[in-house]
Amino acid sequence: MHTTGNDMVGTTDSAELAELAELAETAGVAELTEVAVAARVRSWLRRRSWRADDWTAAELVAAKGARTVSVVIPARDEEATVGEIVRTIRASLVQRHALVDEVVVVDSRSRDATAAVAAGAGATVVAQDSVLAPLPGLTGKGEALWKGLAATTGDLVVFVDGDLFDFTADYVTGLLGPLLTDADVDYVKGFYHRPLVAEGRADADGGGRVTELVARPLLNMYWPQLAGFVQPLAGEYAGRREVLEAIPFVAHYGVEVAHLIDLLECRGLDALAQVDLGIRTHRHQSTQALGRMAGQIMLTIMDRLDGYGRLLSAEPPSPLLAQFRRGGSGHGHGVDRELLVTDLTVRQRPPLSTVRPAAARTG
Ligand SMILES: O=c1ccn([C@@H]2O[C@H](COP(=O)(O)OP(=O)(O)O)[C@@H](O)[C@H]2O)c(=O)[nH]1
Ligand SMILES: O=C(O)[C@@H](COP(=O)(O)O)O[C@H]1O[C@H](CO)[C@@H](O)[C@H](O)[C@H]1O
Repeated sequence: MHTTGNDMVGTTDSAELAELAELAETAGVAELTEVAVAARVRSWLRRRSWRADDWTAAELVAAKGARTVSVVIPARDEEATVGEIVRTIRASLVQRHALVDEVVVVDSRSRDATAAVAAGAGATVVAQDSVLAPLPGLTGKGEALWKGLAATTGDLVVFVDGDLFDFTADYVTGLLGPLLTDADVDYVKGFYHRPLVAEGRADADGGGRVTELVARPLLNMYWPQLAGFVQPLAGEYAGRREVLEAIPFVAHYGVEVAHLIDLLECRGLDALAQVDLGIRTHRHQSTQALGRMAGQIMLTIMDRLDGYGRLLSAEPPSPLLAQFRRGGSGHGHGVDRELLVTDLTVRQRPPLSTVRPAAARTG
């Protein structure tokens, strides 16, 4: 039975109920709701958090049975890292353990040798714009993920970014563990320590800048039931195909935050889980690029607030983001900076199941 995201009773354990009962004696409604959410989150953490080493690949092969598994890697200009990721998955989870049935790299309009490197490592490579080609192509990571979902057939789908350093096969076994052993779990997010490595210097927990400055505060404000996710924007996650094909995919960087909100609303908190994958290092983008990512995530969150009837706003937010860059010449606006204006308009793909009936699913 799936509780709705806003069903405060839902699935609760005895500790949570005891805490609520004690508080109900003394607190006002506001405090009760606040503590109920906190108790709900703590209860969820106890029941829906695992570690990657809770399962071995051999155990998961046994649990897998007749089910099939696809790994989708979105990759735009990832020639430096995508090959090692593919080789690691194939060696450990295709050849040594028959856990993964297909590894698909979605070449997301790369300008480098990403496609050749991925194919050379043994991946199936699909060009983002070649999948469901009659549809006009969209730009962004979420588009690559949606096209990867369309181009694969696995009952379970694992998404792994293509820009990871020090990737291990445990990322995949950890994400699959809850899905292969608990029928109530539909979607699993990875979490990890996220160092920020720049100019040879590493800040042990400096990564996940948009997570810490934008996504976490806003999710806590508007969907506090999701507060237990350690890494809500993690790029490594997995889900059941029938669930993934029933939700929209925001075409750009809003895809991860929209998944969490939409799944909370339609499947309930207990259908979601997270797994400790240890540490994650990846190629970092510039602060200005993350500013655009942050804008896309904020617009996505506002779109969901509006869509779920929680934002009464006569004037929708502007999608235009103005940023300032050192350099350029002849600015003509009196400030010694080059003015950059980016249109962050939220575009999204509908649930795949509404575009193509499951029966027509192609490999
Ligand atoms: O239009 C895009 C943008 C990103 N990506 C891929 O999505 C993953 C995460 O994107 P990125 O590294 O840009 O995000 P970050 O990790 O810096 O937040 C990487 O494998 C990118 O190559 C993609 O396939 N298409
Ligand atoms: O978590 C974050 O703040 C951003 C940026 O991370 P860094 O500050 O470069 O470590 O990275 C994530 O966000 C993107 C948007 O959701 C995801 O698509 C990426 O996979 C993820 O790395």
